[in-house]
Amino acid sequence: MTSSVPPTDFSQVPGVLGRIVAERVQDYAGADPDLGTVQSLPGRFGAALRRPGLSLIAEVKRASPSQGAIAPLDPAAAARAYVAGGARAISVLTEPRHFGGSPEALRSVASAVEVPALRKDFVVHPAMLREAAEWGAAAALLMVSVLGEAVGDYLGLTQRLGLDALVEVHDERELEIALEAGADIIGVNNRDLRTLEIDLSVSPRLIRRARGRGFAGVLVAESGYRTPKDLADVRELADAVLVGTSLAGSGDLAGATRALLTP
Ligand SMILES: O=P(O)(O)OC[C@@H](O)[C@@H](O)c1c[nH]c2ccccc12
Repeated sequence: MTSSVPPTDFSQVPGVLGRIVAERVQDYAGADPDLGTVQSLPGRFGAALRRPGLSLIAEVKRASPSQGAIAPLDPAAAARAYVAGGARAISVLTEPRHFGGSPEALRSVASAVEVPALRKDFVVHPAMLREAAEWGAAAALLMVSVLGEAVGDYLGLTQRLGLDALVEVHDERELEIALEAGADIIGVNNRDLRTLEIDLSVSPRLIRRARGRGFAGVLVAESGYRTPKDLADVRELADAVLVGTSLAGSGDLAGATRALLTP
C-alpha cells in the first residue's frame, strides 16, 4: 500500500518541541513511506472513549523533558495495573531520547492488555503510522503544532491503516485546522509544548469552543491532571482525559488510577 503525502516543512516548529521534531525528522529521513499490509481493527480507540462517564487514557511515560526521569516502568505491567485501576485505553510513548519510549514498549503493551493502545510520538513521516499498526496500536497521535495543515493528509493515512487518530491542538487556530481536516477525535493539550507550561483552563475553553462549532466527535483533555479535583472542570465537558506523569510516578499505578477516577 503506497502513501503519498506532500513534503512538509518542519523547520519552523519553535522551542523544545522544535528540537524534538528535528530529531524525529532525521530519524525517519530515509524511511520507506510504503504503508505495508498490516491493517488495524478500525474504531476501537474512539469506541473505548465514547463509553458513558469520563474515560481515562493512562500513559506509559518513563521520562519527560519537563520532569526528567519519572519511573523505570515495565510497560506491560504498568498497562495491566492501569487497566485494573479503571483505564479504558493506554497511551505509550515511543520517542526514545526525551520520553524513555521504545517500539518494544508499545508492542508489549498491545499484547498485554485488551484495551486499545495509542502510539504517542511526534509523527513526521508516513512510516511512523505503518509502524504503529505493525506494533499493535489502535490509534496514533497527530499533532497540529507539528503537522499544521498537513494533518489532513496524515488523517487519510491513519484511515487507510485502520488506525484512529487523536488530533492534538493547543489553541483556537490549531482547533480550526483540526475541525477543517475532519478529525473525529480531538485532544486539547493543557501543556504548551514550546514552553512546557501547563494551564488547566485551556481544555475547558477549547472543548466548549469545539462543541459550539457543532463538533460531534470525541474530545479529550490532556496533561497536568493530578487529583480528582483537577478533573472537576472537564468532568462534564470532555469524553476522556489523558494522564501520564501523576500516575506513572505514583509507585502504585492501579491505586493511583482508581483514586484519580473516584470523585
Ligand atoms: O504527564 P501528563 O502531564 O499527565 O501528560 C500526559 C500527556 O498528555 C502528555 O504526555 C502529552 C500530551 N501531548 C503530547 C505530545 C507529545 C508528547 C507527550 C504529550
